Amino acid sequence: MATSHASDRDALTKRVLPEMTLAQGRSPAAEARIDSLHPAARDSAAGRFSIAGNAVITGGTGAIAMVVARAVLQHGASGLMLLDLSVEASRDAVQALRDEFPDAKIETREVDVTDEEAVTKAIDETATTLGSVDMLVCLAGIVGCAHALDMPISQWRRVLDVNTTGAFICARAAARAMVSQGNGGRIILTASISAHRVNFPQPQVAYNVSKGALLMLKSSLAAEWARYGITVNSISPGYMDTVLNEGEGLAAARKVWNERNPSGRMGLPEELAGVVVMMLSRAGSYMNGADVVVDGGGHVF
Ligand SMILES: NC(=O)c1ccc[n+]([C@@H]2O[C@H](COP(=O)([O-])OP(=O)(O)OC[C@H]3O[C@@H](n4cnc5c(N)ncnc54)[C@H](O)[C@@H]3O)[C@@H](O)[C@H]2O)c1
Ligand SMILES: OC[C@@H](O)C(O)[C@H](O)CO
Repeated sequence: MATSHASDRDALTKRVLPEMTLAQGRSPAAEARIDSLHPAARDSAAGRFSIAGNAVITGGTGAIAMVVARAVLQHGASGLMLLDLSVEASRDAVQALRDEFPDAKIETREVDVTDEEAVTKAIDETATTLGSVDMLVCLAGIVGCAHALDMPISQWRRVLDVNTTGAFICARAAARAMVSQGNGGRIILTASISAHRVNFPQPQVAYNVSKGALLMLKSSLAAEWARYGITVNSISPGYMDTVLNEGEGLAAARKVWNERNPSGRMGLPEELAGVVVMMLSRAGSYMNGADVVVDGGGHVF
């Protein structure tokens, strides 16, 4: 019976995913790559958190992204492709990164993550300009506060389009490159504490739904792409002290957030960067389909 179930399962898998077999469930090439890129990882503390290869970061000139970019370079990434709607205002900050990491290739492209054609072009250019696409960190996101009874449907659509569909478009484009390279890869989606509980006091139904959906996107892609040696995880930040939380109506809300948080304060982008580094490094090689909440304990009550 067990054999019959196994062959039924294989037949089903082949029908649904013709290019795969369950026997392939792991990617020896990807495992070999992890070890060859991190030869000292099993024996040294520093090697364990070293990062190898090139990373694409969406929302790449945003507040959290710039801190994450620096951390990824500090831990050894050889190249970065920063994608954002506009990169002009961040020209000096990007140049400062180039000055600090002269051996790294750091590129920027103006791309809307909802534009599949533009995203695919940017991923292709990453492969040609930097040499490979090894990691993707999806940080592009927008927020909007509106009561559900009043919110224009256009706002609902745009928030889900950028935060959820945009992340899928970018993850799929990067994964296609990773699969064709045959070396595996790492993908991180940025959900939020808003994916786990309803924000208070600001009404943000579209944002909450868009981030909640990312948790299932992360799990679904982790399940589908593990066989290619690609891991897909997410981070769920709590309230971070960035411009995203300076919008209309949010200044007053900060007081409430801090009063409800056991740590009594908002977080800093630096306090997220270490988790991203871990997920991209040798230390995170068996972490797949996971979500890490970084919110000072805000979710516990
Ligand atoms: N700041 C927080 O408290 C917090 C908490 C939880 C989750 N997050 C998430 O973290 C991510 C980064 O947030 P942040 O605080 O750095 O905000 P931020 O506004 O500084 O960065 C977001 C970046 O995304 C870019 N972006 C927006 N729409 C885009 C699009 N269509 N295409 C490409 N780029 C686009 C913006 O230009 C911006 O640079 C977001 O996804 C956000 O939802 C933030
Ligand atoms: O956890 C909260 C964040 O996702 C976000 O910064 C907030 O909801 C924006 O108001």
